[in-house]
Amino acid sequence: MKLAMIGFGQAGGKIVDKFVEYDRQRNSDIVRAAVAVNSAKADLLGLENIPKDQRVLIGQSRVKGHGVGADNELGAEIAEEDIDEVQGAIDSIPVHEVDAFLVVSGLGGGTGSGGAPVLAKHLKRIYTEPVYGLGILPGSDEGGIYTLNAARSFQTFVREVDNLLVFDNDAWRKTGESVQGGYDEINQEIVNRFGVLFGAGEVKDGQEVAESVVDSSEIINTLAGGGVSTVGYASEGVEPRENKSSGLLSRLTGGDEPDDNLDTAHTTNRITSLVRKAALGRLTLPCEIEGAERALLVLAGPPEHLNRKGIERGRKWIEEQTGSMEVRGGDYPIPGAGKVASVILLSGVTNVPRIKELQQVAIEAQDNIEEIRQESDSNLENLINDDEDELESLF
Ligand SMILES: Nc1nc2c(ncn2[C@@H]2O[C@H](COP(=O)(O)OP(=O)(O)OP(=O)(O)O)[C@@H](O)[C@H]2O)c(=O)[nH]1
Repeated sequence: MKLAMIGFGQAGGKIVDKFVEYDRQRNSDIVRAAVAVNSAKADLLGLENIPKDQRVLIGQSRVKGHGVGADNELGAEIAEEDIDEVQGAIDSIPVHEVDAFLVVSGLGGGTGSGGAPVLAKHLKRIYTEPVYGLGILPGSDEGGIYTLNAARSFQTFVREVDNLLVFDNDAWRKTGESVQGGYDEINQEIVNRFGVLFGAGEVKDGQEVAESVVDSSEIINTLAGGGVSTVGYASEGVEPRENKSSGLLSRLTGGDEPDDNLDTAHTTNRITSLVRKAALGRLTLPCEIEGAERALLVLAGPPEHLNRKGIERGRKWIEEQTGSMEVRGGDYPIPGAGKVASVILLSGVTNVPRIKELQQVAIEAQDNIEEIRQESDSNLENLINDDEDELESLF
């Protein structure tokens, strides 16, 4: 699937930056265009892979390049005021070559939390391509304002996008380690999971790969209908090998020549076990998989380690577990890969404890809204008055 990715705020920018690197390293073709939008100049300067002319600084007249200090109402205001500047960068994207937009943002801060839903709404008004969000929930130790921002931003973002993919920092924090210290690993996890999912069927022109059965329309159909999505992942190292069952035909028939029987059974069992591990292990947003409206199973790896029987069994098992009648499945052959990975996209999930918790926070926050506003105002003052912090110009 070819995406135009827009990272809003610091987390969004860093994650899109990593996606560009992932795409380059694997010679895949997921990121057709990458844009970073921020109100903090330093965050834009810190990016490594997004082209400089695709980094947009907004709100300069209001916050002087210092960020909005977790004030997401201000984040939303400056996004609206400067939407033309963002559109200027998007204008250079060959939109006819992209399957969808992906707006990536941390929901706990100010710039991305407030701005990402504004941008999603704008994109939906202008383009016919689907607009998806990738929202990052804050760790529960980050403080009241972050949780409240996330609660509010989540509600708006999910309404403005065609589907909101969610990653919960809180569930991924390592014991004894603050989320702050663990972002590199967390971001790599995000990019690996969504990279395999969006990469299914996408290879650069001229690269020789057998036809994949997963294509972008299957991802789009799984995400259609809206709501919240989560992604499961599991992988196992394998030895790539040259053998006669590596052709497309034997993959499609399950490679059932007599002397392949043992191998086939082993491959099938590995696939079904990876499907279970992906669904029952840690999801990007932990939730009950029962009740998910739609799902997509992608098995990625060297073609000789994939077979239709395993994928079909895995798909059926997901049908039973979710109770959904709309479970798609397919393979993503990567010749020479050192592992087989199972990725499950669960779309339209409803039984999500973290979201219920956030909704509760939003309700309770109405009672101490003044206190929270003060926390955010003083954050902002500190940032803007910080005159020592002279930054070199961006371009
Ligand atoms: N996974 C991940 N989460 C991050 C990262 N950086 C920040 N976050 C999360 O995203 C939330 C928002 O932080 P930022 O992206 O820094 O905020 P911002 O949108 O730039 O807004 P302001 O800094 O308030 O102007 C935080 O509360 C964290 O939970 C990152 O690199 N990876």
